[in-house]
Amino acid sequence: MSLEIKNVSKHYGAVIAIKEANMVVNSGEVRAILGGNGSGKSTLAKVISGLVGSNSGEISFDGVPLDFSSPKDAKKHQVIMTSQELSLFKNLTVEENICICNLPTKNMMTNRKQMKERAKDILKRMQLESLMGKLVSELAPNQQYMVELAKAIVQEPRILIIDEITSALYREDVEIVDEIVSELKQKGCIILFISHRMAELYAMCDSVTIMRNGETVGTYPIMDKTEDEYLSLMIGSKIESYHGEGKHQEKSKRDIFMRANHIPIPSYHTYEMLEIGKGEIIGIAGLQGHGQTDLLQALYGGFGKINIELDGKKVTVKNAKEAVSHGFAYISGDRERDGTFSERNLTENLSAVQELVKHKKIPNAKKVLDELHVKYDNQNELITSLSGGNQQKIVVGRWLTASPRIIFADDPTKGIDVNARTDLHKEFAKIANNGNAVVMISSDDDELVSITSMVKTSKVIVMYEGHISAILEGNDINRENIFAAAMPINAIPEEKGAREDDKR
Ligand SMILES: Nc1ncnc2c1ncn2[C@@H]1O[C@H](COP(=O)(O)OP(=O)(O)OP(=O)(O)O)[C@@H](O)[C@H]1O
Repeated sequence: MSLEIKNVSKHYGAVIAIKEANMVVNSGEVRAILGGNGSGKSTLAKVISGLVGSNSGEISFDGVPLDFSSPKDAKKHQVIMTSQELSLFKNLTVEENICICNLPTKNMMTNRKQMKERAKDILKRMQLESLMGKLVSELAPNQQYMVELAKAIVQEPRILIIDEITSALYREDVEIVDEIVSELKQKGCIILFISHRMAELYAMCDSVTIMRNGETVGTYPIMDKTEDEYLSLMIGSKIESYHGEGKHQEKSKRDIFMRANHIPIPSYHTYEMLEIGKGEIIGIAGLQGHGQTDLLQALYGGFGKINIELDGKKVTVKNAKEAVSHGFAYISGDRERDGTFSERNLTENLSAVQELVKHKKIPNAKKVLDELHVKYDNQNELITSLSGGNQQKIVVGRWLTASPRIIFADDPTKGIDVNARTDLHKEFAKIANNGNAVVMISSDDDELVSITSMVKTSKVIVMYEGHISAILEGNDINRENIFAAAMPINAIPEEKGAREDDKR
């Protein structure tokens, strides 16, 4: 059995999203699709799963042409896609959502007992039984993505497309995805896996197809090339990725920029203290939902007034508006809910902070978009017409234009390709090196190791159960130490998954 894609093209008006894409994927094969932001990966996934029609080309499965006129049609053939665009009904329970595509019935009514059993079975396989009975609206974003995946698995896919959901997941969720992918692979399922995280691709995939500007430029056994070789193929010219391990400056004395002694972490009813130095980058690590997001939000006035010391002066930050007036920036970890204005165009999205604070537009939005390497057609298009990674660049970019003094960023490079991610790290380092500071959560420990090595003063704090369990500096900043502090020996977290009130 194999999936064959022959010369498939798709354009949106003048924008060529995919151009004569070709690939063959065999039964039981996990194929990575790797490419820069806007290179056509999601569009290809949508064409295969019947969400959008192609303009030309052929797709066949096991020699039979697949010509879906709708996702329903694709589902009949067990071609299922899970993506960042959630298809869940927030007011229904987890089990209702999981089974909604194929509700078991008895006497023309939903057989709730059977539905619950079916959902429980898959949730157990995914170590998520604690979600039974909850409404999707009660779940943290990472948990919603796991439910989206459960909904796909329960349909017993023959072709499963996983489009970047792992960027919204935490390390332990990704381990579960890895196990599920292995199980499906054993059963002969074809899996197309889209992610910007190279470590995941090497761990889970057999082969990789590289996309560049809508074209499929090559397919390789995944272990055949290094990360830098793949990066060069994606970009079309030789390039080297940056890794920070062993490159950190020794611990040094820092001038205190901001100090907060009583930071509330509501999810755990705890309090923490933090000192931020001038020119410092602070990485925040830890397993999911251990208070990282609370810490950032609290410093930004998200939980009511907070007393801090800023530049030696006592200051009370009462709310986000005041935080902005002190030069603080907050990049939310939930782009869809708190990041983009979906009904607004690129310029408006980019100007949002400047407009709210200084009541003016960005003078040269085109220049900013180009500096951020946003792939777009025109500035007046809706932000939702951009690929996910390009939307994220705008969400981050709007704060960069506001000359922030301290950036509080919650997983800011989520969905951004490897190359653009390094550019953004350099931008953050430049802001810190100008005497400002960056405090940044990342679900990717490698990212924290890299970015903290780019400035003279940095540290990684690791959170566990609402407390800072370790502060790493200098060359103590490495993956092993972060991992050890995130999961102290003999300590077992109360519940897997984010706390209800730690809305990540
Ligand atoms: N609905 C749409 N309307 C107009 N243009 C679109 C639409 N969807 C995608 N595009 C364009 O098609 C191109 C490919 O987008 P696609 O989402 O497939 O990229 P991607 O490789 O998945 O990117 P990312 O890594 O950022 O998710 C982009 O230039 C994008 O702006």
